Amino acid sequence: MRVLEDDLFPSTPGKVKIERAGTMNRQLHRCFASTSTMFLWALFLIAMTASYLSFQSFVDTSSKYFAASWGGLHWERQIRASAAPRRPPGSAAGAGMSVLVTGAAGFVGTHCSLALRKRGDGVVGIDNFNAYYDPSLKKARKALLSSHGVFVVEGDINDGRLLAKLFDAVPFTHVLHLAAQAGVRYAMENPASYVHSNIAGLVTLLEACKDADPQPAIVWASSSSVYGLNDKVPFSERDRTDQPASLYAATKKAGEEITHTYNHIYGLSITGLRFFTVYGPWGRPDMAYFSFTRNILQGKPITVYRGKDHVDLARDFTYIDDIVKGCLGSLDTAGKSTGTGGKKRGPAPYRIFNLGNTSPVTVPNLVSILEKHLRVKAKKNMVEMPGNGDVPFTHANISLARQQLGYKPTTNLDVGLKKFVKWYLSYYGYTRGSKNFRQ
Ligand SMILES: O=C(O)[C@H]1O[C@H](OP(=O)(O)OP(=O)(O)OC[C@H]2O[C@@H](n3ccc(=O)[nH]c3=O)[C@H](O)[C@@H]2O)[C@H](O)[C@@H](O)[C@H]1O
Repeated sequence: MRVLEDDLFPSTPGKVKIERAGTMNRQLHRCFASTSTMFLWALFLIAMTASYLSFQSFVDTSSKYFAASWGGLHWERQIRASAAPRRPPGSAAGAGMSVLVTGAAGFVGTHCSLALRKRGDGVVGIDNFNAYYDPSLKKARKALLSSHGVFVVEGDINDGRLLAKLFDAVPFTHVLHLAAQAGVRYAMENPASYVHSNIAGLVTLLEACKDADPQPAIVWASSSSVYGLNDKVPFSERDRTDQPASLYAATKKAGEEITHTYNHIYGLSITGLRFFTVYGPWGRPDMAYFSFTRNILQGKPITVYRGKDHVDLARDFTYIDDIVKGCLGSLDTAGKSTGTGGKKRGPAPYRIFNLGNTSPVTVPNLVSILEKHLRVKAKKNMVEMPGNGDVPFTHANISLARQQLGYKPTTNLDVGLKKFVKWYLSYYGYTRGSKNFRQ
């Protein structure tokens, strides 16, 4: 720029008038020449950037394609083999189902997949193995499933292409949708994960189900948390559910509304199950009974929340085997979806059931039972319940599930926690008297 200015306004005043016109012409010519050079350079740079970007997107797409853990003939063979029912011909229970279980490497997903497989149904699992809690526990559950012939695809329910591929490979009769972002209090830390899994993921799954031919019947996990601030006990399916206390609860409530629209528009058969604080072997480490056990064994303090005026919090803790019976009962009684290729052919069932235990236990009582089975005294910090989405108590009315599913919980908290503690000690390699934990 300095060179150009110096040339246009030369520093020798006497020459200015005489040489001005010629100099101007020359300078303008040079100026245009350099502008067009700059223009060409700019074009060249734009072309380079464009080709770099398209190369990048090619690399991204192809690396995604090549890195995908699904697809291919071998993969499809595994899917079909896992999905094939193996009930003996002429079995009273019929030909058997082909069930796609989402969240199969999760706590409830693993137990349900095993129970389905054991009675001869075909099961394919899908799980994204996210790191909300220790993924090695999820991998261990996957290994357990694999040893029973259940194949689990590593993938996300937000991946519509993967879901379409699964429905192309297998005419699933049922979907047991358990994949979700769980946990009531974590919603304040990571709200987006609840929207991603419980809203966006649910819609992607429903889209795949509605497009599938045949359309499967869907049984999915809602939550007792939808009762929110409702204080009429026991909670009945007819009670109001429009006062959620946490974002988790709000996304589960939204799921009930979203599934209703898919039932209404596309004729998908829907059953929503409101689980009440499910616990047991292979459970979720983020839940109180599990983290209390870990801390008690490690000699660390536990924080026990208390309600207003020092009232103890209570939960209708429900043992996993009872929940599994409720899930299988729901699959067995689910009416068929009526649509094909995204078109409704007639009304389909829309059901919601409470799956609880009907006998709430206070959190301090839960701790006493754990102390008894662990034979270790807990170091308790009693603190007032923070305003983080918790509700003071839950209590299920299960008449509807009893009537329509034959649901009848049989395991009380004492027996259930005894089984959990036995599993915990063996899974984490703890021998009484020793301080060697794997955790
Ligand atoms: O039924 C459900 O729909 C939900 O059940 C479960 O939620 P919750 O009933 O809240 O279970 P959980 O966290 O074990 O806390 C149990 C009790 O311990 C208290 N609690 C908890 C932690 C702590 O450090 N201290 C404490 O006192 C706490 O205040 C509470 O009173 C599932 O996690 C959830 O995903 C969903 O499925």
